[in-house]
Amino acid sequence: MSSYVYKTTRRGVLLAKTVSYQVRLCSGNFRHLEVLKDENNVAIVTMKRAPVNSLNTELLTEISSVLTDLEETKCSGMILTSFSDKVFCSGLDIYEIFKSKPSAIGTSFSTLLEVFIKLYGSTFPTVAAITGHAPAGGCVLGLFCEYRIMVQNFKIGLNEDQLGFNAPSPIVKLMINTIGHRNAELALTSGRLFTTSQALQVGLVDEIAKDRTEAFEKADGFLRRFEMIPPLARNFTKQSMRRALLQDVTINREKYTEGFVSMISLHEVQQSIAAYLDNLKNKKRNAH
Ligand SMILES: CCCC/C=C/CC(=O)SCCNC(=O)CCNC(=O)[C@H](O)C(C)(C)COP(=O)(O)OP(=O)(O)OC[C@H]1O[C@@H](n2cnc3c(N)ncnc32)[C@H](O)[C@@H]1OP(=O)(O)O
Repeated sequence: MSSYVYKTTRRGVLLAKTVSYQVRLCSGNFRHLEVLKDENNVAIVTMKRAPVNSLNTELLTEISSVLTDLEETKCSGMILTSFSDKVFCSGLDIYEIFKSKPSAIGTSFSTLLEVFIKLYGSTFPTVAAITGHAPAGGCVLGLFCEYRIMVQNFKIGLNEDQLGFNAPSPIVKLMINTIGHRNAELALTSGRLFTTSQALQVGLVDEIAKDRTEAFEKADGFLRRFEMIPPLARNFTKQSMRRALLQDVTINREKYTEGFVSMISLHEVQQSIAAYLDNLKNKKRNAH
């Protein structure tokens, strides 16, 4: 097999050109994910929905089922990353929320909340190796993890306001918990996308890496911090810090989904999304 495989070792992370005998594939048959585990039961979950890892219901469902699998197999840590050296994740698949049936919008958003509950509430430590741009839902995926390492010269943030709608309240809370109320308000109201170094300054990411390999070394370093910490204690602390938000999302998932569907279905919002898509296409055309 010629695809790259990242093998974590006690000395760091090696980028190997071939599949190592010490790395095994996680059970499950995924179309948009590659899941590898090393000898220490650390999972590397790579999103590979070309071209930009937009989160459609299928990809979100796969992430959700991997998270269940990792809990059941008592995974000792997880690195979430992308196959791409340009885009970590481009957010929700816009075509699932643009001119779509309310039921399709609802399924997509509800599955995102399912991933919220499982990833944000995971018992094992989680780190995002953000190897490219991470707008909107892409940033959200990173925020669900405990730690974010981002490769330099990309953009990250919650730009929903640019598309004409607002980030739902649990996502706003997550952003406030991460960068503080003032910074979150300024960023959210303007739909701001931060460069990697601005994101570090404001605390949206925890470390910068010069490239993918360094991002993996740093991700491995983060996971190794917990080698000497009893997992039970670590998990109790994590759950106690995350309980309020987790309970809110778990109890009110349906309500948040209905709210999201109503907002996205508004004529004005659909018009804004159409204009945003036009803009995206024009940018692409002008770049060529
Ligand atoms: C906080 C609330 C949580 C829930 C709500 C979330 C809402 C969302 O997540 S809505 C999605 C918001 N996403 C964006 O605003 C990102 C839009 N995309 C980009 O800015 C760029 O595509 C990129 C920076 C991610 C990548 O740029 P690059 O130059 O490499 O590629 P492009 O030529 O722009 O795109 C390639 C291809 O992919 C299509 N595409 C891009 N993003 C999405 C997307 N989110 N959903 C579906 N499709 C997407 C893009 O249209 C291109 O398609 P074509 O090749 O057919 O033109």
